[in-house]
Formats: sequence, structure tokens, C-alpha cells
Amino acid sequence: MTISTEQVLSALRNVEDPDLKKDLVTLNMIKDLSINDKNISFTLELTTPACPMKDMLKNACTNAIKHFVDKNAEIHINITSRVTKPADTSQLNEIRNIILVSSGKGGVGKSTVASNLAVTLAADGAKVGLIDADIYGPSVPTMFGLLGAKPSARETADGKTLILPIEKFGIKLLSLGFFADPDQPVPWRGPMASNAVKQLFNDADWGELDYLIVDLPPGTGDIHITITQSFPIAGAVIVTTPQQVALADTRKGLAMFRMPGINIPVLGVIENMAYFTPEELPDNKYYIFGKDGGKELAKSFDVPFLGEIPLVQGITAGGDNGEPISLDKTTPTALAFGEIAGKIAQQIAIHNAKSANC
Ligand SMILES: Nc1ncnc2c1ncn2[C@@H]1O[C@H](COP(=O)(O)OP(=O)(O)OP(=O)(O)O)[C@@H](O)[C@H]1O
Repeated sequence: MTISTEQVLSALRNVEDPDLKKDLVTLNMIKDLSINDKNISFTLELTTPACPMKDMLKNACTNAIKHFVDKNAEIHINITSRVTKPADTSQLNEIRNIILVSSGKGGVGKSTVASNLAVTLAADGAKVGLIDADIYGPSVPTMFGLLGAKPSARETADGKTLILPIEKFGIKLLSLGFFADPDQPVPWRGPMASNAVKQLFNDADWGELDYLIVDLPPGTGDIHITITQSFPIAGAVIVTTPQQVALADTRKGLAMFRMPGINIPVLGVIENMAYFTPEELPDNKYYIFGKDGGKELAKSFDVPFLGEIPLVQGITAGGDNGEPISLDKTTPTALAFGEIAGKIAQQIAIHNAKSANC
């Protein structure tokens, strides 16, 4: 008996995306279905290349077809992705999702997290940009080995000048640090800083991006207000360390995104420098600054806990040498960032699906 398209699709209607709570056919994720005798092939189009459920969904599709259609079917599934975007991104049309990386307190590893997330998402195949909006200490130039680099510009057909982001490791980068002398005190003040940051979004040639990651200054201030009120934001990621003093400031930072007039989805909390593992005792974890503070904070605000990043010497060395640690996929830290990036991409897809249904 020949297998029909309708049989395969009705089998796949039994496979639900656990995040979006709908079946793959209704979500329009099944593309290019072709059937040749017992050979069935199709493309599964996910909402992000960083989808942590890739393998699970692929297996579920195979099982559904074997169970409902033909147990001897030969199934070939090709996986691609089309990153979704929030309902309103009218202003920066080619940028699908702006992700803010924020912390209540300085020095907790916000830039380290932003840089490694960018590297991880780009390695998964996403088109990624990174804006370093930290007016107090832009560290992206150091972390990407671009100290002293100056972006060039190009003129558009209608006479507008666009800054060209610098590309490194497949990521498009702009930092306030590219426009200031590293040896001079902070030149950015009040409205001048806000305008400079706005220019990094509006007057740069970003092209198409799946994710634009923004490394914010620590705390809550002018830059936060400017960015959150000027651009459509997919969500904010909060970085903290386990110490009580960091957690107290993080609560304020997180609460800011919930304020009326700002109201930005909080994608979750990351606990950085969560524990220490000596190289010679790789199975031991020492929670030297306290344990589970980030987890409890996430719980008290009812937002996802995205994961723990250990305290490791390689992070600082990588950052100082211009090579974020996640470039080497085999390190435990890169694996931790991989899991966190997957969860962030997953949260964004969930929020985007909700905003599309509103
Ligand atoms: N998990 C980690 N293990 C070891 N060192 C780390 C870790 N995370 C960050 N660091 C180091 O801590 C220092 C501060 O990190 P980073 O610049 O990322 O923090 P920040 O929150 O962005 O700081 P700022 O407030 O200055 O913007 C850097 O030297 C960085 O290499």
C-alpha cells in the first residue's frame, strides 16, 4: 500500500513541541515532505538553531511515523531553523531578537556571559550581533582581541552614513570602546551616552540578525531606560554571583524590567562564579561564595533559572587574550554556556509565540 502525504502529516500531528504546546504540523514546522515508496523525507524547521530539543523532536517524528504509518518506513529528517521574532519589531526590521544582558552589580561577569553567549549562538549557526553598551568599562574590545580597532563606515544610496560593525568569530560587534580612547576617563555623560548607544542600533549596518546581544552597564540607569524605551526587546537575561550583596542588587535590577512602562520579559537568571572546581579534582565542586542564591532569586520572581557557570581561571585568560572560552567547545564551561544559550533561545521562542497569539 502506498503511503500518502496525509497519512504522514496526521502521524506528525501527534508530535507536540513541548514549549509551544502545539503539534508540529499546526506550527508549520514540517517542510518539503516527499514520499517515495517507503522512503519518507522532510525538513523540520525549528524556531532556533540552538534548540535543546532537536534530537528529542527528531526521534518523536520518527517514532510517530513508524507507529501510525509503517514500521518499515525509512525516514530522513533534515533540521533547519527560522528564528522567530516578537510581534512588534517594526523599527529595526532586520534584527529579529534583541537580548539584554544585565546585572544589578558591576564585576559579576556580565560581559563574559554576553561574549560567550554570542560565541555559542553563532557556533550553533545563528546570525549574531553584539553591542557593548557598557559606558563605564567597555570590555568587548579586549574580550574579542580588538583593542584599538576602529569600525569603518559606508554611505547608503540616500546619503546616510552607516557604521560597519567589526566581524570576529562570525559575530558582528560594536562597542562604545571603539569610539573612545581606552586611556582617557569615561567621556560619555548623560544624554551624550544615550545618543551614542542609540546610534549603535540605528546607524549601523547590522544586516539580518537572529539575535542582537546587548551588554548593558551594571545597575539601572539612563542607558537602560533609553534602550528599553527606544527599541523592541525580546527579553533580558540577568547575571548574578552567589554572594548576598550581589543578589540584593540583582533583585533591584530584575525588578526594573517588570516596572510599568518598561515591562520586558525576563528570560531568566544565570549564576556566574557559582562554584570552584580545581583542575586536579574535576569532580569536586566547592561553593565558596554560597549555594543556590541565583536559583532562589529566579524562583522568587517566578522566572527560569538558566544555569551555573563555574569559577575558572580559563575564563579570565580567554577574555584577556581575546578568545572567549566557549570557542573551545570541549571545556566544561563551554558546555555550561551551550546549555544556557539553548535555554535562552527556547525562552525567546516561547515569548515570541505568545506575543504572536496576543
Ligand atoms: N566564571 C568566571 N570565572 C573566573 N573569572 C571570571 C568568571 N566570570 C568573569 N570572570 C572574570 O571577572 C572579571 C569581571 O568579569 P566581566 O568583565 O565579565 O564582568 P562585568 O559584570 O561585565 O563587569 P563590569 O561591571 O565591569 O561591566 C573579568 O576579569 C572576568 O574574566
